Amino acid sequence: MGILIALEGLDGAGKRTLVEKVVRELRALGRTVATVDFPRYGRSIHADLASEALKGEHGDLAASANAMAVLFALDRAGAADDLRDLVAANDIVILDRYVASNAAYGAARTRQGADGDFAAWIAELEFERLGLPAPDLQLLLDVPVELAAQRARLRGESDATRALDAYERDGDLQARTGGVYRELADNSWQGTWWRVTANADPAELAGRMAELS
Ligand SMILES: Nc1ncnc2c1ncn2[C@@H]1O[C@H](COP(=O)(O)OP(=O)(O)OP(=O)(O)O)[C@@H](O)[C@H]1O
Ligand SMILES: Cc1cn([C@H]2C[C@H](O)[C@@H](COP(=O)(O)O)O2)c(=O)[nH]c1=O
Repeated sequence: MGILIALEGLDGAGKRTLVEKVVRELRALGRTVATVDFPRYGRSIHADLASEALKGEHGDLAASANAMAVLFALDRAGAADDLRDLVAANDIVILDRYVASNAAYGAARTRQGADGDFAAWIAELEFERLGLPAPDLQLLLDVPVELAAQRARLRGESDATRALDAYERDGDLQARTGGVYRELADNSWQGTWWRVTANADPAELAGRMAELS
């Protein structure tokens, strides 16, 4: 039985890049590793609807923080059995975004903190009602909001498929989301969190993860 690790952070923080490096290091240490990215674009109607809404489609869908959160939650619910199978078959399963993304962005959108109703509603919806497996560890890739925004912008300029969406264009939302993420980590929301900085050493991080498996 393996462990489930969720990597969290702002748009453009460098989560995907860090996951790739850490996975290489973990495999070099002899660990079996699987990864899943949320939202599951192209594989989940809920993820695709959420993405389209953030690009301006589907009327006023994106105006509702709760409606957007339900779409992201239903995307994950569709992967719950796969997640359990992956954890059974691997030493470590790393998720690029998980339930805390919904708590952080939704709380920030509704101008609440990590201890507010929105984050509590997400925990109840996703872990209790939809039965998603709880992560053994959540990592916050805690980079300055300006750096994350710059990386997201440069990526959008060089890759037309990654043009900035409504959340990425909203600098105030990104700043508030960063604040909620730090509160979630400080409050150990739904379990243990580690904070990882922008210049974290992937080999050192992989070594610490391997010790847990
Ligand atoms: N450590 C780094 N140094 C320099 N550039 C980086 C670093 N990490 C990521 N980047 C660059 O920043 C951009 C965003 O990185 P990445 O796609 O990994 O972020 P992300 O957190 O997964 O983003 P999102 O959540 O928006 O999908 C990419 O163009 C990537 O090449
Ligand atoms: C999984 C998930 C994502 N979000 C937010 C975070 C981003 O701003 C967008 C799209 O995600 P991506 O990683 O940039 O592709 O949606 C969210 O609010 N809730 C979630 O559960």
